[in-house]
Amino acid sequence: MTLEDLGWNDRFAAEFADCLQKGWVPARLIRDNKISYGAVIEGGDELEVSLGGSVYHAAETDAALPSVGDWVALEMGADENEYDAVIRARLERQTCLSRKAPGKGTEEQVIAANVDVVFVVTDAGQDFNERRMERYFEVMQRSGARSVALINKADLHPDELNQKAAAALRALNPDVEVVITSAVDRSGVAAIEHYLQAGVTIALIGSSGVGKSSLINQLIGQDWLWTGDVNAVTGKGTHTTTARELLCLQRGGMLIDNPGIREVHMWTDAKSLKASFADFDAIAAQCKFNDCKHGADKGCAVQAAISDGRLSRDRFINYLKLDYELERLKQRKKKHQITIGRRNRRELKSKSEKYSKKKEL
Ligand SMILES: Nc1nc2c(ncn2[C@@H]2O[C@H](COP(=O)(O)OP(=O)(O)OP(=O)(O)O)[C@@H](O)[C@H]2O)c(=O)[nH]1
Ligand SMILES: [Zn+2]
Repeated sequence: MTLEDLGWNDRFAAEFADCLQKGWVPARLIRDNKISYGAVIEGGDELEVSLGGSVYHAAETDAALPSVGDWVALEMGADENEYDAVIRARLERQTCLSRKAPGKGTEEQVIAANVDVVFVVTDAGQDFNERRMERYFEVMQRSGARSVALINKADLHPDELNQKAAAALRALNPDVEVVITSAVDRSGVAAIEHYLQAGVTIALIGSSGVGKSSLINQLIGQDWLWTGDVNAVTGKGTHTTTARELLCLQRGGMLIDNPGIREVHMWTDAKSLKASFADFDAIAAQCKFNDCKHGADKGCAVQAAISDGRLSRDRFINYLKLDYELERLKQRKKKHQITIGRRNRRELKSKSEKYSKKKEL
């Protein structure tokens, strides 16, 4: 595996010139263990590396600390006791998928660095919501990555409806490419693979249940290509507790799939869920009591609006479901953590199997 296979390019190389003089080695971060990082170097070996003090202290915000997807400069053998190498510098991010932390306007939370193409998955049916897609587009375009929208589950809807949804998204944002896909008949996989060339890093975001996992499973198949098994050689890093977040795919290209990416929809959805009831909030603000339950309460503006037809009863019922929907989003988060944990155990198992095979030889 060459550096180019991992996403290295001329711009990174130019920036790395000084580091090269110091004898440092370029590496891409593939997992964040909190106290250490997993990094891949030329050839595909994985190392467990620690963060150099000067990089840590130079970081003015959390967002400036190395993240999964970042390119870093490693000083090899600097830490004899525990890790193979120490991160001495982080190269400038060419793209950065991030969210603003809730509440604080300026604090940035980095989800993944150096993603080349971000796919947002939706469908022409239940999930389709232009306001929600606007929020996704905002996140994607802020990242600097190429933005592609996938209208998935095409097999479930008439072609007309799929085309109509595609046209609506193109009208919403002409910079976003739109592709109609299906994870079931695999037309979706071909569309994604078109973008997934060697050295290209992708990520999939989108609401719960739109088919992200199905598309990813089609891409990675049963098991993905392990970039290296240094653990079998050095025995180091076997206490790794988090899953690999950057996967190198057998067919070339890489996929970043981590809890942050799995959560993008939760804040996007929560925001758009709330926003879609802005008119309701305006009416409820007229209620006589602040804690009005909008039932039999006296002076309820909502009930008044329902009875004179300004507000539909369906919409009212949907509003009452809002809290439930937001709670459901939270539950999803738990489910994803379990999924990541399961993938991690599978990875460890595969590694130990490889290790024992080597021992036998
Ligand atoms: N008919 C049809 N069903 C699909 C397609 N893609 C996914 N599904 C189904 O939709 C359901 C949800 O798919 P997932 O891949 O789990 O969706 P997800 O986006 O990963 O959902 P979360 O894990 O909750 O974020 C599953 O039952 C899939 O089998 C598709 O293209 N066509
Ligand atoms: Zn009320």
